[in-house]
Formats: sequence, structure tokens, C-alpha cells
Amino acid sequence: MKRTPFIAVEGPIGAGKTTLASMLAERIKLPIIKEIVEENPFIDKFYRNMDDWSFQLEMFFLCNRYKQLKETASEYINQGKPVISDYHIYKNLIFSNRTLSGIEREKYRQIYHVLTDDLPKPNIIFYIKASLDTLQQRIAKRGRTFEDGMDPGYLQQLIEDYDAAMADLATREPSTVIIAIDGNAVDFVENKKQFEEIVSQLKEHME
Ligand SMILES: Nc1ncnc2c1ncn2[C@@H]1O[C@H](COP(=O)(O)OP(=O)(O)O)[C@@H](O)[C@H]1O
Ligand SMILES: Nc1nc2c(ncn2[C@H]2C[C@H](O)[C@@H](COP(=O)(O)O)O2)c(=O)[nH]1
Repeated sequence: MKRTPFIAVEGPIGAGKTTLASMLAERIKLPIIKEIVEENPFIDKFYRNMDDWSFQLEMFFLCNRYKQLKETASEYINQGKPVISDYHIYKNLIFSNRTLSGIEREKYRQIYHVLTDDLPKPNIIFYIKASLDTLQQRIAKRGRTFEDGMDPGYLQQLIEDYDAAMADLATREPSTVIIAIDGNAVDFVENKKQFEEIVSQLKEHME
């Protein structure tokens, strides 16, 4: 049975997820679901003291994305309408695996699965990989004050965690299309030919 294309763009902080998802939505005339960021009331406190604020931050992201995913399912996927998003809800497990620990991490994982296991997940994923230096340059360019002075070790660990998570996803969900993009070599913002190559890949998998 033909699946309704549910496209996600993923990758570590500053990789270019929102930029690429927005460009593809415009180019292919797709509705786009964007993650909230600044609306998370704990994000400033989190970056100042991760241990004290990680649970509240992760729960806020999870509850917000659970609501978004339910709406995406009812308004698009369950009606056979393709949609694109600048995140995969799986990112909640990627981040929380690092920011939470002990019983709180276990409770969070159980809540994540109770909330999301019965909801549709992206079946086409663009995974933007980039070096620490590239991510740091783009984070600085974006200029969110709460990301100033982000611990390079946190970001490097996230790079490694994303690689492991995408490999795990490919094993667990062999029918999910995962297209890796080398964010250091491919500049889909400035290089139109490279962007159109991504567009062609997407159209090929949407047919
Ligand atoms: N391929 C690219 N080349 C240069 N700058 C980029 C590229 N992709 C994104 N950017 C810039 O990097 C910053 C982060 O991009 P964004 O899409 O917000 O990343 P993410 O959503 O992954 O956090 C933004 O200022 C954006 O304009
Ligand atoms: N600890 C978590 N942080 C998260 C999560 N989702 C987003 N974020 C942070 C990371 C960035 O500072 C900012 C935006 O994320 P981008 O990857 O879009 O740049 O919000 C999360 O689930 N947990």
C-alpha cells in the first residue's frame, strides 16, 4: 500500500534543518510543520544549568511535539496529504538520552513511548551531517542569545549521538528512507544545483 510522504529534515543544532525544510516546502508546495524553540520557557535556564532544568525542558518539548504530531496525523497523513517537518519526534530521545539520567530518564522514555508509539512517523528523512566547526559557525550566524557559549563538548556529543541514532533508526525501520547530506560540502542555500539535486531525490521518493 502506497504510503503518504511524511518528510522530516533532521540533524544536530544549527545543521540547517529549518532552512532546508522551508526551502523544500516552498519549492514543492508542501505544508510545513515547524518545531517551537523560543516558546519553550525553560530554554534559557536549561543552557545556564542543564542539570536543574533538563527534565522540565524535555517534557515541554515532548508535550508540544506530541500535540503537533497528533494534528499532523489528523490534518495531513491520515487524509493522504504529504507534509514536511523540520524535525522528527525521535530527536526527543536523542537529546534526553544525554540531558537526563537515572530514574528520570527512564520515566521520560516511558512517557515518550506511551505518547508517540501509536502515531505516524516520518518515512523520508533528510539527515544533515556537519562538523562541529560548521555547526558553531551557523549557530553564531543565527544569533540566538541562549545558545551563546554553548559547550562545544555538548555539541560534539550531539553530533555523535545523531550518527548513532540515525544508524539505529535505519536498522529498526528498514522501510524508512534516510538520505544523508554532507552539510560541510553541500551548500543548498547558495548552490542552486545542489539544492535541485535534493529536490530530485525527494521527488523520486515521493512517487
Ligand atoms: N547550507 C547552509 N549554508 C550556510 N548557512 C546555512 C546553511 N543552512 C543553514 N544555514 C544558516 O545556519 C543557521 C542555522 O540554520 P537553521 O536552519 O536554523 O538550522 P537548524 O534548524 O538545523 O537549527 C541559519 O542562520 C541559516 O541561515
Ligand atoms: N535538550 C533539548 N534541546 C532541544 C530539543 N529540541 C531543540 N532543542 C534546542 C537545541 C537548540 O538550542 C534549539 C533549536 O534546536 P535546533 O536543532 O532546531 O537548532 O533548541 C530537545 O528535544 N531537547
